[in-house]
Amino acid sequence: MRLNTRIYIAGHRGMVGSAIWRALEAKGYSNLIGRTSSELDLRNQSAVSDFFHTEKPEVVIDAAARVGGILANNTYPYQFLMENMQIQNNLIDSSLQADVQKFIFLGSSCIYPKLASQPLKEEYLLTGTLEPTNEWYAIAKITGVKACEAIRKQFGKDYISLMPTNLYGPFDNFDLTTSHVLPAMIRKFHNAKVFSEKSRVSEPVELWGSGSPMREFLYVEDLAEAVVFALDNQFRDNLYNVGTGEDLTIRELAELIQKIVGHTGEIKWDASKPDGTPRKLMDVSKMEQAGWKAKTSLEEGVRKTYQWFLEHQDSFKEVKID
Ligand SMILES: NC(=O)c1ccc[n+]([C@@H]2O[C@H](COP(=O)([O-])OP(=O)(O)OC[C@H]3O[C@@H](n4cnc5c(N)ncnc54)[C@H](OP(=O)(O)O)[C@@H]3O)[C@@H](O)[C@H]2O)c1
Ligand SMILES: C[C@@H]1O[C@H](OP(=O)(O)OP(=O)(O)OC[C@H]2O[C@@H](n3cnc4c(=O)[nH]c(N)nc43)[C@H](O)[C@@H]2O)[C@@H](O)[C@H](O)[C@@H]1O
Repeated sequence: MRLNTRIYIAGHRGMVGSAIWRALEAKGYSNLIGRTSSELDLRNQSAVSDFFHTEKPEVVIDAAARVGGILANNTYPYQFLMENMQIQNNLIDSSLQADVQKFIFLGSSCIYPKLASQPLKEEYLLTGTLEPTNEWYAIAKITGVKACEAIRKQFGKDYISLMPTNLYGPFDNFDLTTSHVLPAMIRKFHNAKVFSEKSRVSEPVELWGSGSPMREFLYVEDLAEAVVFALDNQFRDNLYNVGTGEDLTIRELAELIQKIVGHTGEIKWDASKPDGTPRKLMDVSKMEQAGWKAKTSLEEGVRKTYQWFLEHQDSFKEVKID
């Protein structure tokens, strides 16, 4: 890919989009385009179409979405279904109309059936029913994968879908009601540690569910490298999993983060909150055969993310869904 290719990163201020922006800048890409949601609401079809006519991107990376953890997904099914379909439909169709040659769509491991064999292979898509806490989001993402596949099949363009596992890292959402588990744990253990040190009374941490589900976590800067790799290479197929190929229980994750943060109190489990899918370990062999592999260990990634949290915690805002 030429270093002056006009690359539009939708969602360039989010955790994933900002990591992709930094990775592309570091490689010398000099013609990056970004718009915030207040500058360009991607749910607005005519505004998106006008933007494509004016800016004429040659490549589009779709990292814009309505994103949240298990509780947000379960509480706001309509927004997770409808906003994601609106955003991706406008981006994908405008790209096709504007003759964008390469499009990278980002989905999520929750597109696979809840009880599929593990590890999850790309061909398991649409072979069973989805996990109910996030089926709305998953259905939107599946339509995005299929739209890119249809364009590839019908028009022969290089439109591909990458399915990342659960991600974490700098610029994650640390809001305790809408976030994913890893940033929530960092914030909860840190706050309890600070409170215990001040009050000299051991403060417990309350986590959700049973702690028994298993999850796989990928450091977002590794995902950004995978996206750059996908830009620089032409893939044979339309759908590729992106992960580490390793998982652990939520309880083990809690113990790891508790150790890194330095909290020594009790962990309580709130059984009134959902567990979600029991396991969603990615089979990452297809991406590895293409030539890409994750580099950052979970412990190293959590240490870096905790350091980032310490440096930025004063600027966190509440992330509301309305
Ligand atoms: N986080 C994960 O664990 C995870 C796992 C697998 C896949 N992914 C995928 O990665 C992508 C990015 O996720 P993320 O974690 O980076 O989410 P994020 O931090 O919440 O960022 C989402 C971005 O989308 C933009 N956006 C949302 N609604 C918009 C709208 N109506 N118009 C314009 N822009 C809009 C936001 O723009 P503003 O900031 O300008 O409002 C924001 O930059 C998503 O496709 C997601 O499915 C994430
Ligand atoms: C990557 C995303 O993953 C999401 O699923 P999913 O891994 O269950 O989402 P998470 O919110 O990361 O939760 C993962 C697991 O951690 C448990 N958990 C424990 N304590 C907490 C906590 O304080 N906060 C949170 N958030 N969880 C917690 C939660 O019950 C669940 O079993 C999907 O809903 C999305 O659609 C998307 O696919």
